[in-house]
Amino acid sequence: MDVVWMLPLLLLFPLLMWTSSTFLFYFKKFFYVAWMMLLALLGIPVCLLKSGGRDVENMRVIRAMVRHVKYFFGLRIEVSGWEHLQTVGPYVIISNHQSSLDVLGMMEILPDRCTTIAKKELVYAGTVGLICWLSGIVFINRKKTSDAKSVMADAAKTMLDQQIRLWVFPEGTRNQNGDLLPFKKGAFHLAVQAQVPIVPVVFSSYNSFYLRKEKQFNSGTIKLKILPKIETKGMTSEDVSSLSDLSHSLMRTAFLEISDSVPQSNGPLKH
Ligand SMILES: CCCCCCCCCCCCCC(=O)SCCNC(=O)CCNC(=O)[C@H](O)C(C)(C)COP(=O)(O)OP(=O)(O)OC[C@H]1O[C@@H](n2cnc3c(N)ncnc32)[C@H](O)[C@@H]1OP(=O)(O)O
Ligand SMILES: CCCCCCCC/C=C\CCCCCCCC(=O)OC[C@@H](O)COP(=O)(O)O
Repeated sequence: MDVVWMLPLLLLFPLLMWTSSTFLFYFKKFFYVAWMMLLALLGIPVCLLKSGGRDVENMRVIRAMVRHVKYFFGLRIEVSGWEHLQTVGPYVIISNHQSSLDVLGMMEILPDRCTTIAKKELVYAGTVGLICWLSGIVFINRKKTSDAKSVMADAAKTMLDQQIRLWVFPEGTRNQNGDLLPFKKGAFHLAVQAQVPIVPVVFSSYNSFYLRKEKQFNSGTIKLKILPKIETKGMTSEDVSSLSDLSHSLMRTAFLEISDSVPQSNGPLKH
């Protein structure tokens, strides 16, 4: 072929490659949401038949339905510290929060009778919102601290009355900056009010396979480290700040230890 014809093709090639990985990023994200919506649609009647309404036991349905989703995206989930979840009765799980993909790791280790605290907007997310409501997910209004606090106080009572475990994301929002955000206090007030232990769970950085800004979504490994429980018996609201600081420091150390050192999406690590 004439060299003159080859040149535009050669120039076009990197553009095509770039477009295809960006295209793949959006395609996978779209597929993830659509598949979860479909799973929820199928799960809703199962939940209704099983328990007739809103019940934490419906979390088993979500857990069973979501387990295979990681295979679509070539994601491996390696769990360590299983023994730390073998605690009888209620406890609060706290974990870092990078993306909606966290649901995959969460369903890998979710203990029985464990539901979660979520932003109230999620209840409007179509079939996903409805199945979340059916599974006893506690919705909070992050824009109204007083409302959020009273919902969390009710949750502390419900935890004890109904022997429920609660999973909270103390960063309060998704974060992929290569480090943990400072923790909000709600999870620690919750554990202290209910006088139940805290089990910290750390997801390794997704930056080696998933970069939101750069539109990269490849296959990869998520390491999930379950840390030893932290007792709160005898603690009062005075102890909440030090409890939060201790949890943050333990989780940050674990996060840096299990995460590959890779280029960060939003600048360098903040120390
Ligand atoms: C098949 C289908 C599949 C479906 C998938 C299903 C899975 C779904 C998974 C879904 C995953 C979805 C995941 C998600 O959606 S993540 C987003 C939603 N989750 C959270 O935000 C949880 C973490 N946030 C908190 O805990 C916050 O603290 C809250 C929201 C409670 C308030 O935040 P806010 O920013 O408004 O206030 P502040 O934290 O600055 O606190 C202000 C002051 O109040 C004090 N205070 C705080 N709390 C309490 C309390 N309880 N009792 C007494 N006092 C309390 C606190 O010490 C502070 O005082 P001081 O210390 O400065 O004096
Ligand atoms: C009426 C249709 C609306 C469509 C909305 C689509 C909702 C997503 C649906 C399926 C995705 C799979 C389930 C994911 C559930 C996890 C949700 C999540 O991770 O919420 C983010 C929240 O933690 C923090 O929010 P911000 O980072 O503060 O923002």
